[in-house]
Amino acid sequence: MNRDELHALADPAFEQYFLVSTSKLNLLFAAADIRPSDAVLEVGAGAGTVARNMPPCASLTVVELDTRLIDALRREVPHADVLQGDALQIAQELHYDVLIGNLPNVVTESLIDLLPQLSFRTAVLATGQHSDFSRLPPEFTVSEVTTITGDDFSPPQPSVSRIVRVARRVSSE
Ligand SMILES: C[S@@+](CC[C@H](N)C(=O)[O-])C[C@H]1O[C@@H](n2cnc3c(N)ncnc32)[C@H](O)[C@@H]1O
Repeated sequence: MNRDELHALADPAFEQYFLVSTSKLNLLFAAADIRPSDAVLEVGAGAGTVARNMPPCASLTVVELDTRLIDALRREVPHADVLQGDALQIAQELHYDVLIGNLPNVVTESLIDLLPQLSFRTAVLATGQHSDFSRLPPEFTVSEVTTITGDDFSPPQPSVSRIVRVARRVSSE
């Protein structure tokens, strides 16, 4: 789908801004450090602009709440397992190595609270400007990757988001 088609598909009520910037996608994927043996879960997959560019991995599962986008996701990312439902519920039910998410800010805040209970090595999340990751326990390292805004998305996102990497510290035992 091109920028115009993505724009036409987006529903502002769901905060649907689809990430299309190649340079920002590359930064996101570099931070995610996806290995060929990894199971990857993307939550809030939208129209599949992130998932269809995902580096090689053992399995890819994408979750999207909006039923209107499910056919587009199946078309755009035919090798992925496409699930319709709430990311906060499904992220607790699956096992994966890498978690990627660009959800509405209010949902991301709930996801951050859930992170200690989830099974992942690395998570890369788009968040609001003021998300506070200091509430995570010390087993996690948190680093800022880049910011995304405006024409990084179709339609252009009016606000600025941060892409943040959260990794579980590797035990020295
Ligand atoms: C900002 S868009 C990002 C789409 C895509 N990840 C990208 O970056 O292009 C956020 C997406 O999250 C979806 N969404 C909102 N709440 C959700 C939830 N609770 N569970 C799963 N998806 C949700 C929206 O429908 C929307 O498609």
